[in-house]
Amino acid sequence: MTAPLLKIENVGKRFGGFVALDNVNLEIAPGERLGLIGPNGSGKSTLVNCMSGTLQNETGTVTFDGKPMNGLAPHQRTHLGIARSFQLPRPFHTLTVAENIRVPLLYTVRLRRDIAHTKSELDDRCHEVLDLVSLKHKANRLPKDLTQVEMRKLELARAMAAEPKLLIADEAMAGLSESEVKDIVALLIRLNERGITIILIEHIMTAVKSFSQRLAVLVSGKKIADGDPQDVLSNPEVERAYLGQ
Ligand SMILES: Nc1ncnc2c1ncn2[C@@H]1O[C@H](COP(=O)(O)OP(=O)(O)OP(=O)(O)O)[C@@H](O)[C@H]1O
Repeated sequence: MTAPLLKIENVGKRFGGFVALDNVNLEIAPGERLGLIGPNGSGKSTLVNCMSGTLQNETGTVTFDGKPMNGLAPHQRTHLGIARSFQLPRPFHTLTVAENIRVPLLYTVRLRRDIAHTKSELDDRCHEVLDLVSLKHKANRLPKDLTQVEMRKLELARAMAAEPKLLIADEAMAGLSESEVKDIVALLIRLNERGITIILIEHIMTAVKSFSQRLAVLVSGKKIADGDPQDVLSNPEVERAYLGQ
């Protein structure tokens, strides 16, 4: 069996006396598309924060690509291949769309001490990322000139500029129309086809269903189901806890 790209073992996290994550175990294989769902406040963001290093888990271990992540800061994990897009896009508002991608690209290149990248190679890579997310025509515009769906694409492009092995997409579709949701799902599937493993945290069930090859469900900080999406969604415990809310 292929070694997992990400392995979460017995991860626990409390905020004061409140247990946000209770002994969570989760594995994701290289190249997989995992949907992570659960009611509001069930611990999804806390779990991905423990993966990306925004939070440190108090118990258990996070292993990525065979390396222990405990104690590593977010930028160290980004360097090793974990990228994250945020629910609320955080572009540099005074930089153009292309420059917004060039910044994380430069950062990645510098971290990897990849001196082989010339300016024109960086420009090429920037255009490649813009092309991938269909934002080439907006390269020289400011973020304020983007529509909501284009802003989400820019957020994903900025995460992609770090050349990740694992992309964690945290509610990349909230507030979008049905056709825009389809557009973002198609984009995520294209990224996955390029070999990127993706974890999608999402409340929009049509998106979750069309994206996920596997579904994991968190309720009150505990994983209550993990497996084939259809099986998981018809699991009575999941229906009760999640869909019936
Ligand atoms: N920094 C914090 N301090 C205190 N409590 C927190 C903190 N972060 C999260 N929590 C609490 O931990 C629980 C899990 O929150 P989390 O954001 O992980 O849930 P979620 O499943 O991502 O929810 P949503 O779907 O609404 O984004 C919630 O009850 C939340 O209020």
